[in-house]
Amino acid sequence: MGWTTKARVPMPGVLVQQRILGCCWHATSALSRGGRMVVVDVPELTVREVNEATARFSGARLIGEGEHARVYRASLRTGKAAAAKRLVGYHWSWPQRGPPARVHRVAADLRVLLYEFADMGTLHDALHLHGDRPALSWAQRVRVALDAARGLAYLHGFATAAGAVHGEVRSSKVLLFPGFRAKVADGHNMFHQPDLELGYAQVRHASAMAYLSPECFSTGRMMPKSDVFSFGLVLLELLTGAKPFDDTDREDCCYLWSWAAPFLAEGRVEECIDPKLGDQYPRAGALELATIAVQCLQKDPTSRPSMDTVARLINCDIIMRDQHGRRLL
Ligand SMILES: Nc1ncnc2c1ncn2[C@@H]1O[C@H](COP(=O)(O)OP(=O)(O)OP(=O)(O)O)[C@@H](O)[C@H]1O
Repeated sequence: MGWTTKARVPMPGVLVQQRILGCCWHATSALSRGGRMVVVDVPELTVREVNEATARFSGARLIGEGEHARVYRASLRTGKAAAAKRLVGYHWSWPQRGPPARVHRVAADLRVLLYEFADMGTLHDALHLHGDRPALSWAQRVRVALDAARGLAYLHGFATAAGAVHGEVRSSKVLLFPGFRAKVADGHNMFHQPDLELGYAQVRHASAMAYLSPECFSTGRMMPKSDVFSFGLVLLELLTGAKPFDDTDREDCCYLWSWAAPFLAEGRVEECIDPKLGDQYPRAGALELATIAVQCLQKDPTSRPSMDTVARLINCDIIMRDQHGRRLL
């Protein structure tokens, strides 16, 4: 069984699911209403082929696990790798209206999203799982920040047509590809319907809660500016190398924003920069990026810039130059 669906031609910065097997996903068609999206047919893939590509979702193919899904490496017949995200025990908490509500009405055992395979994993792992991989350089951090900002700006660009909001912006949703190109994946709340309470109820673990904006806590509502707040935390993560919420020392749970705010307010960026960068970063560029993060993290959503503005602010000459004045990207 496979649904004939369409996929957007991937634009740098956004990763969208190509197909759900076993349930019908309406995001693609709804998002295409904006008229700014190119829609293409993707090759039909049957459940049998997906089973074959993942060795029947064998443990050996498991590459990651989230709250709602297990992710497997799939080898397609074309020779390409894909990430097959199998939804497990997932209860769609969409309200019974609007396009996503249709998902409720389709019963199926196998619900799989196929994604382009992110060869270099997630930004979260690149920043926080050390192992023997080298720390991200300043240039790589800037590349990732710009791509992710552009991806979200692109998504928000549909706000007037279909009302797109990601709703789960965090470093584990930023996937990395060769050359440290980044794409923002997932986005369970692709439809922004201003009066609906979305997202907050879906986010249960503390590390994900740390990315939520104040208005999400107070109203449970998601809006594009809530994504901007979450993105501000991703920027802080890139700058400091620290997690938005770290309870390693449970006595003294640390919220990154509360810790970094006093330094950033006084322009003391060097006191909170990721020590793994050593002195291999431009102070002026880091300060500029920190200033953008602070703007994103404003308590009042109306004081935050739009994602489009954030992307343009990042792409400025100060940030695009290294400590020797050489162009980074
Ligand atoms: N397209 C992909 N390519 C390669 N690896 C992926 C891809 N998508 C997800 N993964 C891996 O699978 C893991 C789990 O992904 P998932 O999106 O389910 O989790 P999460 O963001 O950690 O959790 P949750 O959304 O449940 O809070 C990721 O941390 C990543 O390591």
